[in-house]
Amino acid sequence: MTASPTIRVEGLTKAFGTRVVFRDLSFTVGGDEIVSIVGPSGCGKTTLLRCVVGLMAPTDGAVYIHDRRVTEPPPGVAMVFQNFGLFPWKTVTANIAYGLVVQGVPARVWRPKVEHLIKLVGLAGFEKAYPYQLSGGMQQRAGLARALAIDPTVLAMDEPFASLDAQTRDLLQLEVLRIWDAHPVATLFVTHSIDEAVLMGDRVVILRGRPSQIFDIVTVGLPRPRTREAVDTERFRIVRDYVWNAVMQTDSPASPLNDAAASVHQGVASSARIVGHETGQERR
Ligand SMILES: Nc1ncnc2c1ncn2[C@@H]1O[C@H](COP(=O)(O)OP(=O)(O)OP(=O)(O)O)[C@@H](O)[C@H]1O
Repeated sequence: MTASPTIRVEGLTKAFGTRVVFRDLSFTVGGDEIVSIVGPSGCGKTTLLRCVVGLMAPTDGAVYIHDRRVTEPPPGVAMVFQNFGLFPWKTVTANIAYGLVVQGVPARVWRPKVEHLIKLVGLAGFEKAYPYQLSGGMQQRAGLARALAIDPTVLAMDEPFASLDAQTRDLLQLEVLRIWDAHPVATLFVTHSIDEAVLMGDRVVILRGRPSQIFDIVTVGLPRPRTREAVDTERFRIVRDYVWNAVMQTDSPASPLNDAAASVHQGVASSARIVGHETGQERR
């Protein structure tokens, strides 16, 4: 029997006043899946994420996490933001421990856990530093460790690498993949970068139009654990080019992209067969 998906988004619509940002979005995220969300600037990616984690109420439709309708942030949901979201007056240790402390977890329990996470994200030696004493990449490592501290079953990442330089971004993508591959959790990953969406994701949800709707959901079909080598594969290029064209074009769904879509969707089946993994089937 297939377990039900951790996140179910059903017919989600959000309007601000008379302006409908997105309409009738439906998709799922499995417990061992990263689903990337891409779309043009202003299409509602952040708004969608906020609705999913219960920080904002949708206008219509519903989100279910572990089969419970989301009306407020549920336990076990952690967010990682573009601007790191750290408390400037707290040390690295105190920032990472924050979620556990507010849950009433005693120091003897949280301390070894936080020490472990600090090592895991590569911040050993910076336990007592304040955010202003850290580089952007180090602040995001702390933000990530803080999210992981609560043992989340859902991770919502909103442009987590957007304010980092290219090199740090590359490095952190791989670090997050390494950590995630060791402990997969249902992850929604919003990004402007199509390469990043494909590198990180098991599937990519493409938003398009005004109001935005789901244009397509592409199965990436690259094996896990995912490494930098993934970007040098033919499959990566096919999916990346398809997603790029889908985001950049403003055609209706009945467009020349349909040929490319056939190749992407067909490619999943054949690449899964060739390399003998079942990503396409299992992770849906
Ligand atoms: N609280 C709000 N009140 C009114 N309008 C809002 C609010 N939040 C977002 N919007 C509007 O909703 C639309 C979508 O915004 P959102 O930030 O979700 O898009 P996005 O796809 O994440 O954008 P970007 O890629 O530029 O980060 C924008 O037009 C934005 O101005």
